[in-house]
Amino acid sequence: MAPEPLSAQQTEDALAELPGWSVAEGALAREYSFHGHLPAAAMVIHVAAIQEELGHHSDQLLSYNKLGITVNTHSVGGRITELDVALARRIEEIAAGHGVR
Ligand SMILES: C[C@H](O)[C@H](O)[C@H]1CNC2=NC(N)=NC(=O)C2=N1
Repeated sequence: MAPEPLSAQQTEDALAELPGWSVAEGALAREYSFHGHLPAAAMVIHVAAIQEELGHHSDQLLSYNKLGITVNTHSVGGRITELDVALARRIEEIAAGHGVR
């Protein structure tokens, strides 16, 4: 069954629990900074593994020491759903372990 898009209030409540995340162009978004390229690249792979586990996938934009992550739910026309929030929470859980600055 397709997930329901979150209301504006539900999105705001979710963001309150996700410091550093915002809504950008209709997606949940966050940029992480690292101490170099390899830690940033390692984070990409770790996020990819979580995404395969959840069956839900963000767009990850890797640059030298930064990783931009945006996620919305394609199956409901690119709206934000609980699936996006769940992925963002999981990403937050691993970020410190990757030496995010
Ligand atoms: C079949 C598979 O579970 C779906 O195509 C999943 C894959 N990953 C996905 N990721 C995102 N962000 N939105 C989706 O609707 C989506 N659908």
